[in-house]
Amino acid sequence: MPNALISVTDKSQLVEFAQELVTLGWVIWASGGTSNELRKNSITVNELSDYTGMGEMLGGRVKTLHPAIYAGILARDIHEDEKVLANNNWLRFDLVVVNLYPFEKKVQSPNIDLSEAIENIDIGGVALLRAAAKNFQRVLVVCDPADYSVVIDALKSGQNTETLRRSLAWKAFGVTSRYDAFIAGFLSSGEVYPLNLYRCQNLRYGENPHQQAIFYSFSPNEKPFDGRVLQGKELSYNNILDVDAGWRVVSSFDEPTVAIIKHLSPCGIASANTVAEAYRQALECDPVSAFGGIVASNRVIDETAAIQMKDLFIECIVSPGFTSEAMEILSRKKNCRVIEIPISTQYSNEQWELRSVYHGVLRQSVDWGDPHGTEWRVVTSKHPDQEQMVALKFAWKACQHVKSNAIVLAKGKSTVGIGGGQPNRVQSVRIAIENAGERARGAVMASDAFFPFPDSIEVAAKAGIGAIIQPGGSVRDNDVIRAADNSGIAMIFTGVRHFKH
Ligand SMILES: NC(=O)c1ncn([C@@H]2O[C@H](COP(=O)(O)O)[C@@H](O)[C@H]2O)c1NC=O
Repeated sequence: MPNALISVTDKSQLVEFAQELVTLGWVIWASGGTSNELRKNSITVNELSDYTGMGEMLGGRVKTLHPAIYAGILARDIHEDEKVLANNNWLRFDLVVVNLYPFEKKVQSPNIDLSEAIENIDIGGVALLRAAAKNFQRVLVVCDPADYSVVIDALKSGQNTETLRRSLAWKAFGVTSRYDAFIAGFLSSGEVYPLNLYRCQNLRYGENPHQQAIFYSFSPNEKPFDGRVLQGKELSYNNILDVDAGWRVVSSFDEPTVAIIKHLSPCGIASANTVAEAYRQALECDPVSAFGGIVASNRVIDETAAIQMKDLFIECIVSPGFTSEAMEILSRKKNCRVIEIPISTQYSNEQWELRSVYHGVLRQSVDWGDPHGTEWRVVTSKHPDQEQMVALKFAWKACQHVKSNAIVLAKGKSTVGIGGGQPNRVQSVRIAIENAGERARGAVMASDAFFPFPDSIEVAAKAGIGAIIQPGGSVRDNDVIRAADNSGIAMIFTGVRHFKH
């Protein structure tokens, strides 16, 4: 009968998995806590310490580190190895199931002391995983409860498990290498940064056809964005960048919001009671640039919204869901990729993002908006009225998603003019105003960083801008405030900058 060795800290799904193994005729051998859990649930299990004749010692630092175990895992299907097992009366293990002490999670809790952190460094489990993964030509190694069902299905089917054994082996090596890199990072206080990347999709090419490209994700077997392409060709390199940008915009708004993105720049953002209305307003901001863009929504796209989208050439539509009526309409847009991406509630300023530069990688926490406790200050003699306040709040958030120097003009909860990516701020103001046309009159204006000179305010005043929101902090703030006062413009300083390079 085949032997399975199980030693797990995360005991979720353990009992069901072990029960299936027993039903399939496997004999189970487990370390102390794992045995107890199985026995408590009436699963027949043998203690590894009874097998080795050595009890666990040093407070669990030595549990499974024994030649009788390692020989049983590492023995090959060759006569010499079988003889060693037979001469010593040692078992042969065909399945090794291990998950490790949760070092990463433990050291994230505040005030963890060094000795507690050290006790959470798994030694035996890592060795078991590496041994079993090394001998993947014979042994199945399972390091993640998410793989239990795949293993059971494979065993039930009686098919050759060669491909599965190999993929479980590289997954196990991925886990142990990340685990060790994380320990190195912790002990070195950040000198080492653990990073495991898993190929999620080969891309046809990069930004341009002569460039090669691959999309990697942070966990194995992940689909792009953890989502589903419901229709259309695979995502391209540029689509992935734009989808990411669109998704970040709509994820930062609570109300139903639509963003239209082109070449990483929003060309329209709007919030409304319905997706259809938000889309209509977002498109109205700059219908020329929207051609060939991507549309992101933070709510399910229904029939009414889909009908509105049917005439525009759109590369991708992204949303947490689509009604079947909407899919029916969008299916006629043959070249449009339709992607479902679950909405996440976990966005926080503590998340990290990485960006590659020549010879290195930059790491920073994500800018998900003003830090908690940010206080805005009206700095002009005129105060924004209620209507302007709504538009200023919206414009300020929208502006954070536009490349610096970023200027957003808004009316209500809709952008009417966007100017971004310019090396001087007054040029972004001019572009936003030109883009808005007559709609600039009575609109509000947001700027991602301070105005270094009063020129932008003078240009805005001429266009009829009624209120401005910006971080403040320039040496010429007084000149800027005076320019606003002279033109009867209300101005808010947020004290927070949102550069986006
Ligand atoms: N020291 C050892 O020999 C050893 N062997 C296995 N472990 C770990 O002990 C845990 C399971 O222990 P238990 O079955 O007692 O709950 C697993 O996370 C496993 O990775 C060990 N613990 C740490 O190194």
